[in-house]
Amino acid sequence: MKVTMEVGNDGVAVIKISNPPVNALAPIIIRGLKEKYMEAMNRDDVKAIVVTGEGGRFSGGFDINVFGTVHKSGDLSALPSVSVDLVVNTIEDGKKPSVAAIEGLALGGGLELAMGCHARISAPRTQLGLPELSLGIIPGFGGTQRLPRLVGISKAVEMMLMSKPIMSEEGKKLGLIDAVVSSEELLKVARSWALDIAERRKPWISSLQRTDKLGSLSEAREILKVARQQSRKTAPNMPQHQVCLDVIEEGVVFGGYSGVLKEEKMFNELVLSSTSKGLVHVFFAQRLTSKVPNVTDVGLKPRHIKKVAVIGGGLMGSGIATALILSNISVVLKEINTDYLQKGMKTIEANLRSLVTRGKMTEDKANKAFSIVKGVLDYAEFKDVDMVIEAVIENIALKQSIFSELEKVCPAHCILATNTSTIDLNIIGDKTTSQDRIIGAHFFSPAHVMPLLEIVRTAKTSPQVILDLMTVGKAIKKVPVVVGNCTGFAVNRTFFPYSQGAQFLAHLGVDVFRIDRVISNFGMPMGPFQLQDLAGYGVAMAVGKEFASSFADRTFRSPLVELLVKSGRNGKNNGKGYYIYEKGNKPKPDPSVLPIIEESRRIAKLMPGGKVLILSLSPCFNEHASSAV
Ligand SMILES: C[C@H](O)CC(=O)SCCNC(=O)CCNC(=O)[C@H](O)C(C)(C)COP(=O)(O)OP(=O)(O)OC[C@H]1O[C@@H](n2cnc3c(N)ncnc32)[C@H](O)[C@@H]1OP(=O)(O)O
Repeated sequence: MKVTMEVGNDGVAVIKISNPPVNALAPIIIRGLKEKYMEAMNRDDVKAIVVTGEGGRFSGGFDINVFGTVHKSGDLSALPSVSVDLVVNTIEDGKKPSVAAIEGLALGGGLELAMGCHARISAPRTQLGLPELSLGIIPGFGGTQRLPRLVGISKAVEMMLMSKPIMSEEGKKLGLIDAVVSSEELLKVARSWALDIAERRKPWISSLQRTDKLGSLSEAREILKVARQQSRKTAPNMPQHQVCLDVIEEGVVFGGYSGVLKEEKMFNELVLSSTSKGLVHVFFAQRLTSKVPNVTDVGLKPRHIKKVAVIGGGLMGSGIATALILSNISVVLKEINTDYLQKGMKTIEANLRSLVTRGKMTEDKANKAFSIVKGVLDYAEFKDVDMVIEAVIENIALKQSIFSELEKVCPAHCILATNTSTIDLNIIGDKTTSQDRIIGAHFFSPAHVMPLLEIVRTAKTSPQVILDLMTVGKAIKKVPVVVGNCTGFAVNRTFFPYSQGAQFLAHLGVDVFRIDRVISNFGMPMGPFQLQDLAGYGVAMAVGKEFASSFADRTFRSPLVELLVKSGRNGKNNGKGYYIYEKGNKPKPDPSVLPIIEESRRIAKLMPGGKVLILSLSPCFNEHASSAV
């Protein structure tokens, strides 16, 4: 971890950040930058400065570990003073010009440091972005002020609110980058650019002083108003979104420097928020998932998975097949009859078509993807598959017989995976002798969209098989999380008690729609009853049965779902559940479901003395805020 400086015969000081792997701006790096800058400013042989990063990466931003320290101690003094002291006073207002030579990535504080320079030269395909909102904070080194001044308010708002980076080629078009040059030429061009500024052959521009891209005050306010409305809908529980827009507005109205000061104040408040604590935890937790002891640290190399068979062309099977072919992995989709097979193939086609319609993929790519999936009715194609993913209904006997057939028809190296959401893998593989290659590949619906892939290992699953599935998971752009084997694994083992809690409350007399409202106001995308409508009652019944048999003393056997099914309801599937589903309309609570719930309460006999339980909520639950439903 160090910052170095080399002064060339041309009078350019090259200051280099070195903190592998992403050159994060740790406090020691920030101190190093300040020291080297002061030295460069004071040396007579230095005319101009180039700041760059070691190892082909400019910087991944401020060191996120420091937020962890602040979260633990609640003490903001661990945050170095950067925004005004280093970026404004030392770099931007310094008496010698600075040019950022950017390669690989400049994210968060990294891009903010570069925007404090007087020009930015980039290598091709370099990621540029301010992803701070995804950590529950806002940019804190002046990014909320300089980005709108360089690319315009509209684009800056989009980049910050979506936390989505752009490439340097787009950055050049937008004005964020002054030139894109090859990696080999990067330092040479940056040096001569810096000298050109020092000798006034090129303009000496301080981004914070610019106003030419801000538009009129009324235009700016209109853009911010629309963004506020959208954020209220898309990120209702993320305070950093509204704060970011307020801080941008401060700078537009009162000038960039006022904006920088407000940004610093609000940044310090947000760092301590529970949202930031949660999201910083998510950042590190996600990275930890790719480190599995005795799997990823024992020198194993992932094997190449070229061809995968998916058994079952229902919603899950066709979604999984879609996810695989989108990443160029050939798929054999097996069904039991022509009707089901056609349905499965049609669903895959529709999944692809919807990506094309939404502009996420070209027609050409969709056609190419569809050409590598083959529908089959027997096992002939299984002789050279590298992996099978079984995605049939949750029926133990059926799964057991499929796995014992697979053992006979697949090659010996083939991974035997199941998409079961709940059933113990040892039971599924009980009728085989292939326990070392049996593994859970639990996708979440819609499987080609949802990022989580729960990988379930038993005591006998081989590390190679786990590594291979993790690698496939990453290749198909999922977040693979390896968990242990038990009924429900990690996700449903956590989720089931949550939905049981909701059922329990409903049977104590609490209104189901009130429960959904409170939960969605708390921050979930929807409440547990609406979610049950969405998932379908078949899943709820199958999962309920598994839990009841594995954890009999901890399971509340709610009669409600069976009563709903008997009354002809099947949730969103047939448009009738707890809610009414009509095309083009938001789901509406269905009052005619209430007598069914009453009957269920009578059967369950949970209400003390047969009386409805009155619950009042702690003030942190705002049950009256407008909800998604
Ligand atoms: C004041 C400022 O406005 C505030 C800020 O700057 S906050 C920081 C803003 N920056 C970010 O959010 C970027 C976060 N990082 C990333 O998105 C990705 O790590 C990346 C795109 C830089 C690289 O991705 P990738 O190559 O897949 O590697 P990835 O595994 O994620 O990261 C490599 C290592 O660098 C670490 N790392 C990445 N960015 C880091 C950061 N900003 N601080 C500390 N560590 C960081 C990761 O934790 C990981 O460590 P590990 O090997 O010990 O697990």
